Amino acid sequence: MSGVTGPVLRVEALGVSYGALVALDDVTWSVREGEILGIIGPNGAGKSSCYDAVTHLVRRRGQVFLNGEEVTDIAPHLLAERGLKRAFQQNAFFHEMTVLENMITVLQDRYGTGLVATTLLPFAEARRRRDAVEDARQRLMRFGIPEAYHGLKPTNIPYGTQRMLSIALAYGSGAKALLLDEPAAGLGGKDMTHLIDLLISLKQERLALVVIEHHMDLIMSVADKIVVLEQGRLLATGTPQQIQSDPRVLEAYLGRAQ
Ligand SMILES: Nc1ncnc2c1ncn2[C@@H]1O[C@H](COP(=O)(O)OP(=O)(O)OP(=O)(O)O)[C@@H](O)[C@H]1O
Repeated sequence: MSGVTGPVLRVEALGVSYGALVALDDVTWSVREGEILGIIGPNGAGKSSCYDAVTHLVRRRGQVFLNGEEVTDIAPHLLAERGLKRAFQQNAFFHEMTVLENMITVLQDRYGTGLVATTLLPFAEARRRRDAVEDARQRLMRFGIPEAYHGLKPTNIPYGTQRMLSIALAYGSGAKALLLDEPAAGLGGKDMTHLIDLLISLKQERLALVVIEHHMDLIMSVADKIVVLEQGRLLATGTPQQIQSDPRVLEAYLGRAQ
């Protein structure tokens, strides 16, 4: 191996239209393993549409490559199986299940189905379930969700921990590339610090992370590179330093936010 690897996720000339409205036009970016790509832009700039395009939830133009292989025509659930995972702006939980059961459910690709519902289990099944429970417990802790919350329903745990849970559930049993949509929304103080620590630890584990974020301090401190969208078009791309001193960006976005 040369040691130089290509991008984990690459999108080329992505475009999305809703009727006559062009929400995204000719947008190209890529992210490597162990890298955090930030996507910023004013409200309505096309950031979420970009994720919808990547994960094939909308009709779109352009191409998507995962680990160098074109996956443009692959269905959304098959993209997830191949390691392209996404967390949404709104928390998405199974509300009738506990935090632990939610986690076990997303590990079913690893341990098989029926883990939560099964009651009378032959020995092998019981062991499979024990392994799944322990795995789920460890994963929750790793994503900053203390054991005291594992038996509660997701809506009964603090909001900051709910955001961590939604990232843990999106990541599931593992991902090559993870798309996060405003993970810092509604967070403050130590929740923000926990989120930064989590993003950095995922990066250190060689995950390719893409993060849409309005919280400038957070994204400028964790991202390796930034893509700026405005009115569906790619306005600028570069390191946080380059972006923060780019007059076009200051004019279009950062200047307005101050
Ligand atoms: N399903 C849809 N049908 C019609 N128009 C849509 C749809 N989804 C988004 N749009 C429009 O497409 C444009 C881009 O929206 P998008 O949600 O991608 O922007 P965004 O940058 O994610 O915004 P925000 O920061 O507010 O989440 C906006 O003008 C929006 O109103």
